[in-house]
Amino acid sequence: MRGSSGMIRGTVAIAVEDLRKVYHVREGGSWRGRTREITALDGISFSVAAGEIAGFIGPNGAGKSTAIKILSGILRPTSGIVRVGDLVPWQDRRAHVARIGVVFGQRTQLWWDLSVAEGLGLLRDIYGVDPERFARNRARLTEALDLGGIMDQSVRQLSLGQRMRAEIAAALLHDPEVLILDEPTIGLDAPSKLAVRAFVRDLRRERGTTVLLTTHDMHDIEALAERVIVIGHGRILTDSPFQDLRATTLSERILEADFVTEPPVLDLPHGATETMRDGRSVTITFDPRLVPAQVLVAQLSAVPGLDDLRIGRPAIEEIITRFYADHAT
Ligand SMILES: Nc1ncnc2c1ncn2[C@@H]1O[C@H](COP(=O)(O)OP(=O)(O)OP(=O)(O)O)[C@@H](O)[C@H]1O
Repeated sequence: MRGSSGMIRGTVAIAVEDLRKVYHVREGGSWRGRTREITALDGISFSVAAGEIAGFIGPNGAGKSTAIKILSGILRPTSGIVRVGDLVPWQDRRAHVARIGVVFGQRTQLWWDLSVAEGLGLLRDIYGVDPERFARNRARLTEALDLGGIMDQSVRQLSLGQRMRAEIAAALLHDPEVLILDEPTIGLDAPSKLAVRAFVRDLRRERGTTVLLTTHDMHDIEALAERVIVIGHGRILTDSPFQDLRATTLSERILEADFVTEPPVLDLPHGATETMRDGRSVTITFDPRLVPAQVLVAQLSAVPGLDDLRIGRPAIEEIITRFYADHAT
């Protein structure tokens, strides 16, 4: 299957092999002081297939931004191989930027004092997008991202959610084959997050765009990524389908019990553990293969003062937090 960008689905869009980046920082910031090495990327390898949405996640300081900057052509690695399509980002910069779109949630690629329309016009000139394609894409993106009402507003005046929609349009004006999203939903309210996720899903479906997504919001990952690359301390911790990551705790259930007064000490059966106690609420984690839910419910119902019971699965945030903790060195 071929996306409109021409990249054939199933081929490799992003290939990274044994990528290393070592920063040299002066101790104490002085010019004379000794330098210290910080290994931000310690030999990472992964690939992303054309048309795939891959989540790229990891705790603070893991090396994600460093990798994204190298993939965007902004930063040169210490060693290793990177190809986006058939280009080496930092060597073939001009051709590379014409083929990728990058959205940094924390920075703008538009101009604060220009209107959105003026900013998009400038990017058309910078990318050399031909007028017909520009008009077509601008119209399509204006509709899909609901930009009609803000085209003439200066970027400075936009709300965060409005600005993010404008940023996404700016990154896609030139029909890039690969879209790199770095924290695209950071600081957005719930409806804006949903709108960004829906747009990215449609983009991939309709145009076959390859997406590499960095985020700390696990709902972004859950909504979008079919594959998750987890990085920690500059190394790949896991690279697996999202479902596999989830399956590691699939059998686990959470029971929350609220009491009308402070709950007594609970004598729980094997397979059930009290994981939190907060005032009148107790959280119990259990494996239903060892303790059927109804056994626990029956036991808790017999405890005086029980007010409410809820059973659910662990939230995706919890799964990832535990995964990070298990791999911390
Ligand atoms: N310009 C720089 N000079 C020196 N060290 C740097 C530089 N940029 C990043 N680092 C260091 O490299 C390591 C990886 O940082 P990086 O910003 O890539 O992580 P990250 O995964 O993006 O983190 P976060 O989730 O907090 O954004 C950190 O130890 C960081 O302090």
